[in-house]
Amino acid sequence: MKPLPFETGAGVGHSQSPLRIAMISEHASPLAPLGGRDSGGQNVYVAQVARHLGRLGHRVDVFTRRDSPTLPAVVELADGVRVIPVDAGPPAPLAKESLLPLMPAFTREVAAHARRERYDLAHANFFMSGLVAAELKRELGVPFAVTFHALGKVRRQHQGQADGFPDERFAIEARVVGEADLIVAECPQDEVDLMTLYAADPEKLVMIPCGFDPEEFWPGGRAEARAALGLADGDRVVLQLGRMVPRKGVDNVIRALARLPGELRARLVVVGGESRRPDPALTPEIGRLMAVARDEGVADRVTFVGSRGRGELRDYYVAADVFVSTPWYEPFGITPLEAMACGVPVVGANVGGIAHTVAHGETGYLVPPSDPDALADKLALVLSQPRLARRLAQLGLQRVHALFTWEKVAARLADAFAAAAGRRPAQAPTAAFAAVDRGFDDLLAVLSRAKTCLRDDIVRAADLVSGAFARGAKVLVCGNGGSATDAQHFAAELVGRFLAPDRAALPVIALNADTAVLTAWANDVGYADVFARQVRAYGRPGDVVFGISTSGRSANVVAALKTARDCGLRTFALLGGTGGEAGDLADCALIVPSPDTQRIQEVHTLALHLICELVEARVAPSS
Ligand SMILES: O=C(CO)[C@@H](O)[C@H](O)[C@H](O)[C@H](O)COP(=O)(O)O
Ligand SMILES: [Zn+2]
Repeated sequence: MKPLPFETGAGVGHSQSPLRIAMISEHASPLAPLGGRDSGGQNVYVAQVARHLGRLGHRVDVFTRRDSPTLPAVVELADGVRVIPVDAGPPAPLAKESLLPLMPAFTREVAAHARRERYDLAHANFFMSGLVAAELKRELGVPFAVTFHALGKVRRQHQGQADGFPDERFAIEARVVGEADLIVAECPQDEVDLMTLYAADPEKLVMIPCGFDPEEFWPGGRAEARAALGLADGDRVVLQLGRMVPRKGVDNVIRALARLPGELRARLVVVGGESRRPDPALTPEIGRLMAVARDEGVADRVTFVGSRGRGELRDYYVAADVFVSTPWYEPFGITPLEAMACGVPVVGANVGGIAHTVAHGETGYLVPPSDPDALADKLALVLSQPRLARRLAQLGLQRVHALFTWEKVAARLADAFAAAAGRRPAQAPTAAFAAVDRGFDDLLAVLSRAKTCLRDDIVRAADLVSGAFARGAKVLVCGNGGSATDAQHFAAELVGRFLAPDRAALPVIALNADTAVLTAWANDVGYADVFARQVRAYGRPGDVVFGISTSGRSANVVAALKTARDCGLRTFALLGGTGGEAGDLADCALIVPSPDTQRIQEVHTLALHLICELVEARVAPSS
């Protein structure tokens, strides 16, 4: 059967033929729960890159050490993506520092698969997997790419004697750097370290960052999240989330908390550890941090949460006023991206990947690691200025969507892998096709997020509007540019006909449609009050003022909502991004989870149509 056009959307498409990829990640399994000593960003990276390569039409087998006897021989992770647990050592959790002697057994099993599957390329994650891939290349000629995630020489500089890896690691890394066909650096610092400490060939280096998943992390729902987590609405909440090991510098965050001025008392929420309930016996770092909190006199304001599943993390992010991460060093650091994706400003250490992902003074602040005074200064700045915090959050959201989605990361990796595997893109897509595809893909992603988070709000908005009509009241709607046409569109649907052929005319007035009033007031007085003036003229108690703005920051829309409030009218706003000032003013705010004006407008049209449909059904129930 001929596929319908929309069935061909995802896939390798015109740019590449599918690759068969052996992804090797000896200790970091995409199936592991996160937050434990050895499970963090690398697990997320492997899972997301594998899934997104699968979505692009490539076939991926992820090889990871079997750490439980109950795992089946093969686990289907997604379409075209399998996890294959490898028998090497006891089928139980082991510290990653003890895995090197198990690599010959690991290599034998991967090689047996590789003989059958004829992979085009291996993608090694971490130095021990690099060793496995280098052996595969020697034995079977499979080219390989490597993402180190962390470098032994950098770790040794920072951790000294606490570094439990053998010195052998340095020689293995050097061999892997020399024999790899492609070396993926995760941030500019990683690239420099690879060149200066390991003499990596710049021709083989490519800088591709880590990412976040917009279907997993988006802003909004702070009040609900706080209620679910038992955090008070008015509390100042600082969030720390990640693996619980000394190098993450959580003690520094506790010390900074103690240095905040009295009027900015805040609660520090610490998510992470080996168990769901924080247990110093299982996570010694928690015990150490509890003692630091006691010594600093802030034990009552530090909440240790324990580890949480991926699906639970968004609540913690959106509930926070500020996210903080001040490790001693950080090969990449995915959590700051996730925080920004949830519309939360970040204060991070000026090291490694964080120095690249957080734009200082724009999406948050960078501070030296292990400097609680510097951290307290910036936390105080963000906590004391809500407007500044909102602006940082908005720019952070834009930045992560522009640069750091897993979809974009995987597409760049796939191109680099194809080249390393000796494949050139079959036919480079023209810029025009690429732009069209991107538009559709972006909108589909926003729609899928919006479906979950706007459902309730759309029904609430329809209640508000139909309630007004039932009382004999009307709706005054306004917006600028594209949102002005949306306002008129909405009025036309309800004044005129929508789905029901025969129903009463419904009173909706688009305030941006009266050119004479607009131009006179803008010309004589100012543009900021063109809608507020009309709200005063037409608004009667019981009416609804409905503002449409993709940013939530248009002064005239904000003024209309304020005036409505002052006059005792109800308010409703259709917004995007972080919701801006309009989001705080409206009785009911519908915020499209995207920072992109055009995608927000496209979802606004759908929301308006759905509201019309629900309102009309109430006005003229079908018989
Ligand atoms: O349609 C578009 C952009 O797609 C523009 O006309 C856009 O609506 C205008 O720039 C508006 O002035 C933006 O205002 P707002 O959505 O931030 O309230
Ligand atoms: Zn537009």
